[in-house]
Amino acid sequence: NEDTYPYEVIEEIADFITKGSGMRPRIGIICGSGLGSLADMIQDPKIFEYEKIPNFPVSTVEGHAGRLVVGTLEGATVMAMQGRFHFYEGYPLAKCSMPVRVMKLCGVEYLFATNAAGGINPRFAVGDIMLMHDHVNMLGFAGNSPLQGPNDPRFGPRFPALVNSYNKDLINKAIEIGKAMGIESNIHVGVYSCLGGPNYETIAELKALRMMGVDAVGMSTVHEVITARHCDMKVFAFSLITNKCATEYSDKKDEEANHEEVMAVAKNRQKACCELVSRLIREIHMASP
Ligand SMILES: Nc1nc2ncn(CCNC(CO)CO)c2c(=O)[nH]1
Repeated sequence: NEDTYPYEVIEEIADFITKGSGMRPRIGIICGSGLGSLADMIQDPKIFEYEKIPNFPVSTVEGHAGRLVVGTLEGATVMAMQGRFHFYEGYPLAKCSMPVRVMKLCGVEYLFATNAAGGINPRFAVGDIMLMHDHVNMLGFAGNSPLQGPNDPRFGPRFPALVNSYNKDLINKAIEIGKAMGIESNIHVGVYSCLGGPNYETIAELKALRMMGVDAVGMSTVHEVITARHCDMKVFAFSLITNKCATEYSDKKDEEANHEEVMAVAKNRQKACCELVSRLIREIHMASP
């Protein structure tokens, strides 16, 4: 059915992008809510609106543009998704993460996944950046995986291992960059968990997530990372903390998450996020041009 993406369809889309851009991107970027400016940094961009890419899904969320941008950033050839697909839009996880496979067949070796997330760890402040070093795949606990169904070995193994999914070297480089930027007190390393959404969490759910050692919660990224690791990409991912999640019952309204606040925080922290990403891309490119 139209929600599955066999290898040949992915290959066709990748060929469409490669021919249309004339470039072989090495780094893929997925822009989180309000972080579309990461793609605006790309020089000499070739832009592909999702609607114009054959067999590509379309994004329906405010704050997620809906286009692929291919070009150069700090000397490296990159491919960014301005707008991603979410489970809560009614898309199966394989559909949400199929762009990662398109990136792979376009030549991408590194996936930079970014998202806006709620901070559960009480040490996190709004506007902080949490570098992901692991995740809890809540959707997987209920049997949802982007890899469900027949496995095509041309992408990866039937039963992929996911330990060390988040590249330690890139995390350490990002921490050093944070120090050089003078924002080390706003940079954390932690565990992210993805819920289905579109509703935000209840207090009981936030308490449960905290008990599991989850530091930040969102509605994306995990399935994209699983898909990236399945096809052996190196993964770097971070959450911009756009609100502090309540983990105690109280009638304080200000702890309720809302999308406008998510977008507002992302807007005023996009500069730091862009700086972090471009410096890390420069390091990767300089290390092996
Ligand atoms: N408590 C909480 N705070 C958050 N801030 C951003 N997101 C990520 C979800 N973003 C959605 C709606 O804002 C758009 O994809 C979340 C979340 O899922 N939970």
